[in-house]
Amino acid sequence: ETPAEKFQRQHMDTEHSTASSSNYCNLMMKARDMTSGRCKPLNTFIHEPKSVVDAVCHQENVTCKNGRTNCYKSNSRLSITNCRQTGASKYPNCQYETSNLNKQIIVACEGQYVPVHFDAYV
Ligand SMILES: Nc1ncnc2c1ncn2[C@@H]1O[C@H](C(=O)NS(=O)(=O)C[C@H]2[C@@H](O)[C@H](n3ccc(=O)[nH]c3=O)O[C@@H]2CO)[C@@H](O)[C@H]1O
Repeated sequence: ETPAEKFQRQHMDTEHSTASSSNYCNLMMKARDMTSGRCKPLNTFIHEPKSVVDAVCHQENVTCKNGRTNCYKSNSRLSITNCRQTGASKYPNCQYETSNLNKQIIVACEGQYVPVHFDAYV
């Protein structure tokens, strides 16, 4: 898969406007293949149309956490769900806390100016 496809698999959920239940992350982290080999500790899903998320690549240019300069912060707050692995979670039974938030997001963009990495929310 390309970096853009990987971003969509890991971070885009246009099917729901928010996390449907407290079990959302337990189901979605597995469904989107982030619990094989290890439990991915932290992952954010964005509940916005692809066009809205792609547009972020043309918004405020900011420095990424790793110092690269190809990150962009959304002008507006977006509907996101943060999945954080719980303390009790042990591979292969990955368990997550589900949090619905409305936050500006910061993504890294490349190529045809599409998101390839989720940097943070603010
Ligand atoms: N500037 C760039 N430009 C282009 N590419 C860049 C750039 N930077 C990295 N990549 C690439 O991205 C890939 C990748 O997986 N990076 S990752 O840091 O591990 C992703 C984080 C994120 O998935 C998740 N997280 C984190 C916080 C949060 O709120 N929400 C949330 O979901 O946790 C992960 C670990 O933090 C890797 O191939 C790297 O080379």
